[in-house]
Amino acid sequence: MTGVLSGKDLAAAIRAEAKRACEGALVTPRLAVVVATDDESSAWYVRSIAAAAARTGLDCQVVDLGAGASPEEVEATLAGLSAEESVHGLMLQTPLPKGARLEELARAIDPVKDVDGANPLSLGLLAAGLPAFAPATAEAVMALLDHHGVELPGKTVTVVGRSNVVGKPLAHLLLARDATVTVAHSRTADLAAVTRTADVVVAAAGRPGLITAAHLRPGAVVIDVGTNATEDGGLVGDVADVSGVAGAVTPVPGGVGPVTTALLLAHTVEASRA
Ligand SMILES: Nc1nc(=O)c2c([nH]1)NC[C@@H]1CN(c3ccc(C(=O)N[C@@H](CCC(=O)O)C(=O)O)cc3)C=[N+]21
Repeated sequence: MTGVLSGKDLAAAIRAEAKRACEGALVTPRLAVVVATDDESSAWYVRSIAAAAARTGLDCQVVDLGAGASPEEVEATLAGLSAEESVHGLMLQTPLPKGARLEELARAIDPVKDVDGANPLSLGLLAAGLPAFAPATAEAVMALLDHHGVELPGKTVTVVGRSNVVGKPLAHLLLARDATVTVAHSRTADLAAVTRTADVVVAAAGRPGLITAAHLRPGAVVIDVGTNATEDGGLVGDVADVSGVAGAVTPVPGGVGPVTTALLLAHTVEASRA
């Protein structure tokens, strides 16, 4: 029997707590989202952040520079918003214009406002076990594991994917919780051999159907971070059908995604109180 690790109730609980905090706040928390792409899934995410912010009681300011924006323009916009007293949280959407790198541009995000953990300083602080915002997606994985009672100390966890926004920060968060962590990636020689040793597999490679039943030890917990758009406008994860072999798996949609959005708001509330 393979269980389903839904993120919906958890996301609702996180938003409810953020809402209570907003109601008691002297200043309304404000999140600024900078967009420099015409990517459809990014646009969907921005709309869903704005809608969730409105329902929760935060201000959301979307600054759309268009897909043609230069890296210099994006950087100057981030620097300006970082200096803006009314802005508590600041994130830069990906994908970015050609030639631009998130880790480079996000250096212009003040670390105290870096609610999606994109500034490399935030990643360094996180790695050192010092207070910093983790990328909302990486933290959503931890929150889902905790919410569903998955034990981590001494467990083997394989993270598939080594991005600066998911794989790397997540490896540090898991290490801080005493898991034994392996990070696999596109150049890993025998992926199935590495994932089969794991009690928990986190799929964060951005490749639909990459993880199959053959990649899993029976009973393994599987967290699917993939949000891959299909041609017919649907959404699929990085995990194929693993029912019958996995102990439990997060659904897509309805798993990591809604928790990610909720945590971004929670981080902004936290930043507004600092
Ligand atoms: N700097 C940055 N950080 C990000 O975290 C980031 C980004 N840029 N650019 C775009 C992608 C995309 N992304 C999603 C988040 C939630 C859902 C989500 O909640 N999806 C719903 C369903 C959506 C549907 O049904 O179409 C779900 O999984 O239940 C999807 C996609 C974050 N991203």
